[in-house]
Amino acid sequence: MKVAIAADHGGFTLKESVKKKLESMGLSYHDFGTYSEASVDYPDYGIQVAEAVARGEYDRGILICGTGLGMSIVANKVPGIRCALLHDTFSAKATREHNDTNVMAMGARVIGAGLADDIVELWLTTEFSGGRHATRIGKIGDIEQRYGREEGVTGC
Ligand SMILES: O=C(CO)[C@H](O)[C@H](O)[C@H](O)COP(=O)(O)O
Repeated sequence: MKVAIAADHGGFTLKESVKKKLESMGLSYHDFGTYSEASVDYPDYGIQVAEAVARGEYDRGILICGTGLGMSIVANKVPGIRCALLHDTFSAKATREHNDTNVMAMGARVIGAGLADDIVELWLTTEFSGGRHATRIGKIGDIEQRYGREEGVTGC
């Protein structure tokens, strides 16, 4: 599994910690930045990961900012992306089983590194359940089409 990861300045330190978790799981990743705690704008980083996942260059994306809110809003603007804002393990498992989310966001000002590691591991290892949930995801795709998916990212 190939993972794309990015953060703004608020998520930089937690991103570095999550990268160690990915390494411990034997997963390869690409870090789209930011690479320090200097102030940046989260849309500039969230969009890179969301578009790379939508193009199929990465299987999953992980986004971190202060709250996770801004990053999740950005990612969910990209056609083909289903991004979950996650701060608990129950939701991390459920959103893979029910929503087949391909991007997750977390807030470094909300949770600590230990919980973030548990969330990341569960989210990356839980399979989509399919069945009735696939029908519902199809309906999300229908909504995207209605709002001009054809103008979205090439290849998704
Ligand atoms: O997008 C956010 C909130 O929805 C993130 O938490 C950002 O990290 C935050 O807005 C950055 O705030 P700062 O005051 O510029 O550090």
